[in-house]
Amino acid sequence: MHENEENPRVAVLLIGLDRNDPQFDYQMTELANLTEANQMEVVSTLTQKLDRPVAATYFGKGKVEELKEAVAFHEVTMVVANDELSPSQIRNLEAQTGASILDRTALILDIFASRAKTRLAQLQIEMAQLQYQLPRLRTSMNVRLDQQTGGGGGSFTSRGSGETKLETNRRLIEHQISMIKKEITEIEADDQNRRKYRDKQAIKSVALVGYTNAGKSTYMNELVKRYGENQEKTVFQADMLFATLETSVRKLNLPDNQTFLLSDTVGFVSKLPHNLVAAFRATLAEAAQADVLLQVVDYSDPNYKAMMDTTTQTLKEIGITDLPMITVYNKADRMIDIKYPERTDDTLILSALDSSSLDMLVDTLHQKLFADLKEYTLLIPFSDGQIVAALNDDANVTSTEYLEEGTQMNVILTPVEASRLAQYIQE
Ligand SMILES: Nc1nc2c(ncn2[C@@H]2O[C@H](COP(=O)(O)OP(=O)(O)OP(=O)(O)O)[C@@H](O)[C@H]2O)c(=O)[nH]1
Ligand SMILES: [Mg+2]
Repeated sequence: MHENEENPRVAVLLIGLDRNDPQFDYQMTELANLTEANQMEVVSTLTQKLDRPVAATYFGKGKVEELKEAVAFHEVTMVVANDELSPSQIRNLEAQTGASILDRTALILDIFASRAKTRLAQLQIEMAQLQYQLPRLRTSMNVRLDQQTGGGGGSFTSRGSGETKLETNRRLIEHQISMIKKEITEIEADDQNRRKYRDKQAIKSVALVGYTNAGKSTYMNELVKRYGENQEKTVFQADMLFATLETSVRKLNLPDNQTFLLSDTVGFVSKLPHNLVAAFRATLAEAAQADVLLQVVDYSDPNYKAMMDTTTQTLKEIGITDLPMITVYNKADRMIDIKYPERTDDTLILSALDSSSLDMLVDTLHQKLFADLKEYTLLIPFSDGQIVAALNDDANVTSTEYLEEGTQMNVILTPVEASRLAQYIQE
């Protein structure tokens, strides 16, 4: 990306606390990448080894002094911290250094805000931003808010009027949050109806998950181009962090007429802000409902292991733990001495740019979703009549018998379906 004359990159200083976390270096690299993704340029980095942040100022006293000097020396107006800071830490650091302080959470929120394209994504991010601002009204964030809401500038005539303004701003934000929540609920209800309809059709679904920039959308597009119901319906893919913020679902028809849905969604990053995860929970629900997760990993990145941990961690946070997973070690074409495509069970080494890699991926998905069909005998208690109805609608039922304990059915199921119905299966 080229620098825009009218929109020069803001020079920033990075700060971080090294708490003896083995992932610290990786997190600082990640922070630098995030900063650059937000049109900023890192001019220097300051770190301190400490067990925990100093409550008032994040860094210790001497380090804050050093930071102040660095701010003056590099003539920067903004400092970016690797952690989420408390409102008072931001206030104190701003007062002592003269720079505005942006913490990791606010940085990620800014990037998301600039990338959001759909109404739902915009609302989700706006809500997360407002929730983040609420306790921070006395920091430099306040100035931005005043500009947004047309509130008066800072006057210190009386403490009383300041408190009132704070209270007004707070109520204004709370009101905005509740309006946004309402609109989000309406959009989501609509999405859920669509999902329910799909469930009824019992179409298998696969969700792409993984760290940002791993290649998820690239796989989505390659598969849509090959098998998409509508081959033009590709999604945005780009070499940038958080290219994708909305969930897209596409229906794919394989050559043997088997059909499944593939969903592509927002990528992960370590320490993804909690309120952002919460805001995206519904978007990510698509992944939670999948039969199989397809994790894409940028194998060519030296930090790929940490990125996989981040993915596992984030999935856990949104409540996705037990889904079958296929892992794709991607971008093998960028590596020397790595043979691809390669497969060991559910683990693949591939390149999204290589057509034999795509063949192997499709074979693996096909096996996982549709192979190993088996006939099972299910005994379903009368109290679970809806299961019987659903099986009659969607599944391949070979016989039905009404016993005293419930309905006994012989049904042909995939392993995935069988695991869902495990409680009814007779030995
Ligand atoms: N060399 C190489 N580049 C790849 C491969 N797969 C994807 N890329 C590139 O990696 C970049 C990121 O790809 P995307 O598909 O947008 O990544 P993503 O996982 O969807 O990223 P987010 O939406 O940000 O989470 C793009 O520039 C792709 O062209 C691959 O196998 N080899
Ligand atoms: Mg993407």
